[in-house]
Amino acid sequence: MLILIKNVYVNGKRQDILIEDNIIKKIGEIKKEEEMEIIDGTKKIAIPGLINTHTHIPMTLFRGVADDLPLMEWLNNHIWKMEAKLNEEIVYWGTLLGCVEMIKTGTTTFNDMYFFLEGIAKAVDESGMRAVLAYGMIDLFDEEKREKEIKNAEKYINYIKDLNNRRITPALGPHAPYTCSKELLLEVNKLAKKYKIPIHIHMNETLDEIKMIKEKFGKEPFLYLNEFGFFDGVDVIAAHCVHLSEEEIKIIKEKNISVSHNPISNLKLASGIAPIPKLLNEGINTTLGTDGCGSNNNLNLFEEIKCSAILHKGTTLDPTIVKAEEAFNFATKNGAKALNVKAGDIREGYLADLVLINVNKPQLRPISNIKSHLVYSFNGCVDDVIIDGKIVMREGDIITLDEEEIYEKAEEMYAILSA
Ligand SMILES: O=c1[nH]cnc2c1ncn2[C@@H]1O[C@H](CO)[C@@H](O)[C@H]1O
Ligand SMILES: [Zn+2]
Repeated sequence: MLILIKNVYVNGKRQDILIEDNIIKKIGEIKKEEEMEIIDGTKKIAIPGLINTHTHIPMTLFRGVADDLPLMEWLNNHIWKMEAKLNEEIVYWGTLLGCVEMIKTGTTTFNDMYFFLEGIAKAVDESGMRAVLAYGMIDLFDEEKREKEIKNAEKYINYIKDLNNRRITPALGPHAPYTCSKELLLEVNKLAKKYKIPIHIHMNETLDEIKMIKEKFGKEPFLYLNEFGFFDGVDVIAAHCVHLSEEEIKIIKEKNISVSHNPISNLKLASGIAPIPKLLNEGINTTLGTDGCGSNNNLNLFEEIKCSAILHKGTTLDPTIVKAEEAFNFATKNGAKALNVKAGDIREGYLADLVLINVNKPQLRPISNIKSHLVYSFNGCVDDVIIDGKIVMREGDIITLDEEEIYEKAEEMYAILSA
């Protein structure tokens, strides 16, 4: 299968892009050939598909149900109660709804932590998206639960591996240090090494949880986990990292941990603002996540790009902090590095995960500075999406999914959850 995107604005100039199978084969001037599917790029710009490094995709169904609450109240009194009603079918439709939203806003890969992974994987497979899926482990310091969670996690790793789908890979998802015991976290480290897969965990989201950990274990979360070797020999994506001591930042740097910055979720839950300028100073790999729709309330990564670019200017009173290109890299190159996928850039030999945007939109005119427009002005409404070399959306129409059916089913599933 060959796709030729003709005369598109990419990497600063008008060129053609040839896709063979799931790889960007060539960029430059390329002659049309009969067997090629041609996409006219004349009115379009091509960008790498965006990478969302922290979400809980089926939570699309919780959009708007528990707004304006702090994290612990939000989780304990609302979200966890509704989550008790979940099943594979609900999760499947919730995931499809999330896939529609992500595709339409230019995200091609996401890093997820949730439950009922059969339902999530089935939806991701059908959507054509790329995803790293982790089962969210929570033992609440109970031995019996711990054993169950470890079994579940390993079962799901094997389940995902056995799907043999190059777009869907497993990860380990211990929820957080305040919900997972040391014994569970040590087992997670072992499993990550055994299967050579990353660990995806919530870290230092709120002051409350840090206080809890300090009272219980006498140390800040990163120090506590580091002491028993949790970060050793494994790839870790730490979501949030809102409140960090200097010593904790040192550990993040030393252990090569990737940070998933979720500015909108952190603002909405009033958790705080992550010290991104400090992390960048240390050369820490900073990526972007939306978190789930219960706390965001959408999956539009363009909003996170803009928010991350302006937020830290406001807190530091320095307009040179997080420049447009840097914020865009959070959602592309840096995300790819965190998830170890050869994507996030439009380069020969890279995965063909790319997005086309028609420039006939008011927010993109005049075409004076496209890089700036994409960060500070664009609303995320993209036109064509190619993932793993397959056309998933063409001129705004998702080819892989039945949108109408998904909207109807989302209402049905929400009725079950809210009954
Ligand atoms: O921002 C958050 N902080 C902590 N937990 C969260 C957040 N967003 C979602 N979940 C919860 O994480 C579990 C998935 O493993 C789910 O229970 C989900 O509701
Ligand atoms: Zn989360």
